[in-house]
Amino acid sequence: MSGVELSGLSFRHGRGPDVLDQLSLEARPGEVLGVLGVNGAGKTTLFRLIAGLLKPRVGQVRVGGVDVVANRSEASRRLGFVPDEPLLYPRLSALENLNQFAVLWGVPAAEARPRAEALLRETGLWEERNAWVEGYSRGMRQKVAICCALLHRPSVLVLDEPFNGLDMGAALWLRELLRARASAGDCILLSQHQPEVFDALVDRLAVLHQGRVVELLDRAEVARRGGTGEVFQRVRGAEGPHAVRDESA
Ligand SMILES: Nc1ncnc2c1ncn2[C@@H]1O[C@H](COP(=O)(O)OP(=O)(O)OP(=O)(O)O)[C@@H](O)[C@H]1O
Repeated sequence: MSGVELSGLSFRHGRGPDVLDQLSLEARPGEVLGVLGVNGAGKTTLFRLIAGLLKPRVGQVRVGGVDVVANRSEASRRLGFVPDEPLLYPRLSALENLNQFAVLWGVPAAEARPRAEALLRETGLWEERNAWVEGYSRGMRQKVAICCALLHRPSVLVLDEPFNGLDMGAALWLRELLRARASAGDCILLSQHQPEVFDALVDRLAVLHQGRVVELLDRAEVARRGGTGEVFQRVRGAEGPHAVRDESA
């Protein structure tokens, strides 16, 4: 079983500068890997490349051992992707959205139905399951997007700020679910701006800066540096205008 392997990845939007510059990184089965970086560092771009929504200019993306560019549909079956903004059918209900995703992923209806019901109950959406999602709040749409990503039981989860908009109950549910999935051997790649989420959840932290992974830290190393917030302050310091005081100097 393999997770996510990125090698020599470069990407630019249109004629802009390289957002990712020969980036290499591996997220392993059984771990939650957090990706940290300032706004605009390239996290969403990176996650969209992994999901096959963008194509790298150079380099390779493999999900569950499958090359995403060469075999996108096979890679997609192994991947659950929560984008930065929920991508749903607005004029379908939560239940109908889940049914559509089940068809897309080839989950038989007999299996999809109880899974969808369990997910909608766990996220607190069951009562509203038959209403169009265009009438949902941001947090409710986020819950549906998470349910859609989990429905086909993928071994790799790529989650772009998945906690955004979630109420406390759903946030605690998601946190426990991600830890349990990682313990069961799944590979989880996550971005989120709140340091406490990272401190509670991630096994390793990849720091993205100027298109590359400049630090890859395990929990012990993050703790030694004073937690995720402190690690982030150092990256921000490297940006220049917000420079933080270097106490070791
Ligand atoms: N569609 C686009 N066209 C042109 N440039 C883009 C596009 N999307 C993103 N960019 C640029 O690519 C860079 C990386 O953006 P990206 O959204 O990947 O960053 P991010 O790390 O996810 O930021 P945030 O923390 O704010 O979500 C930024 O400079 C951004 O302006």
